Amino acid sequence: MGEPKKIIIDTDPGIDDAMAIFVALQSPEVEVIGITTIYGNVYTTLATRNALHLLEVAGRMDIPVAEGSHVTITKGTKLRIADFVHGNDGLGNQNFPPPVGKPIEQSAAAFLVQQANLYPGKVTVVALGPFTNIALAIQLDPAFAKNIGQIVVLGGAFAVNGNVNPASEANIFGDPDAADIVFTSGADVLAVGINVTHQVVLTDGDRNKLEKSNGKFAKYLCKILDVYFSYHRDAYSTKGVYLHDPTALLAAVNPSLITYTEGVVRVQTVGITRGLTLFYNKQKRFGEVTEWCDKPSVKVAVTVDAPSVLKLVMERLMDA
Ligand SMILES: O=c1[nH]cnc2c1ncn2[C@@H]1O[C@H](CO)[C@@H](O)[C@H]1O
Repeated sequence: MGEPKKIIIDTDPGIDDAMAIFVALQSPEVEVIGITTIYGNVYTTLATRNALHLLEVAGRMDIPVAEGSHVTITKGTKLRIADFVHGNDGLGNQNFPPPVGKPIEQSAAAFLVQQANLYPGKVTVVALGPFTNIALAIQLDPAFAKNIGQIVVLGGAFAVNGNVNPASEANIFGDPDAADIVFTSGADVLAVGINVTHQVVLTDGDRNKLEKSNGKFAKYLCKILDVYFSYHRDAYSTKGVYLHDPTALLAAVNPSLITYTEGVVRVQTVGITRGLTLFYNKQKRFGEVTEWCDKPSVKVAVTVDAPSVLKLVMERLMDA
C-alpha cells in the first residue's frame, strides 16, 4: 500500500456521520487531515462541538476542526435541521459533556483552500452535509476545483424519490445553490446518492453484534443508535438503518466498492422540485441549447457492493 490518501471530512454530526468519522479513523488507507463542520443534522455550532467531542472519544485531538458556514451560500438563514433523525443534540440525546478542544481560527472554506494548495491533487474532501463550505471554497479560490484531488459527496437522489420530499435528498435540499456550484465546478466530483446508500442497511442483528463487541467505537455507537433506529422504524417501517455517510466515506477510501456513470448534474434551486438532482447522460445530442450544455461531467454512483461495505463498517468499528 502506498501513502495513505489525505482526506478532509466535511460533516454535520449526526449519528451516521459519527459512524463515518470512526470508520475513517480506523481505515489505514486514509489519513484524516481535518474535519470541517456544517449545518444539516444539527446547526453548525453544535456540529463543531460534536466533531470535537467525537475526536476526543477517539483520542484524536491532533486532528484540526475548522468551523463552517452558519448560513447557505445565498446567505439564507432558514435552515432545515434534521434533529428528528438524530436527536436534539445530533448524537442520540445522550447529553455528552462539552468537548475540551476548540476549533482552529480558520474557517472551513479557508482551511479547504489552504490544504488543497498545500497538497495539489492529493486531498479528497468527503462531504457528508450540505455543500456550502465546498461552494465557498470554490468561490474563494478559482483554482480550488483544480487543486482539490476529489470531492466525494453524499447527496442526491438519482432517478429515485428524495428523503425530504419526493424531489429532494436532505444534503442537496439544505443548500441547492451550493450543490449546483459544486456539481458544475469542473472538480473531480463523485456523488453517492440515496439511490445507492439505501442499499446499505445495518440491521438489528448487526447492532447486537456491535453491542456484544469490546470495540470502543462499537460500544459508543450503540449508545447513540436508538434514536436513528426509531426514526427509520417510523419513517420507513424498516428494522434497520441506512448507512448513508459510512457508504460515501468508504467509496472515497476504496472506489472499487462502487460503480459509477459519468454525465452532467444540475440542481433545481426553486419551486416544488427545489433540491432535485437531474443527471444528463450525454447519450443524446439535443437540438436545443440546454442548461446542461458546456458543463463538466461528474461521476454518479450507480451500484454498491453492500455486503462488503457493511462488513468493513462492522470490522472497523469493532476492532478498536
Ligand atoms: O428523512 C430524512 N430527513 C433529513 N435528513 C435525513 C433523513 N434521513 C436521513 N437523513 C440524513 O441526511 C443524509 C442522507 O440524506 C444522512 O446524513 C442522514 O443522516
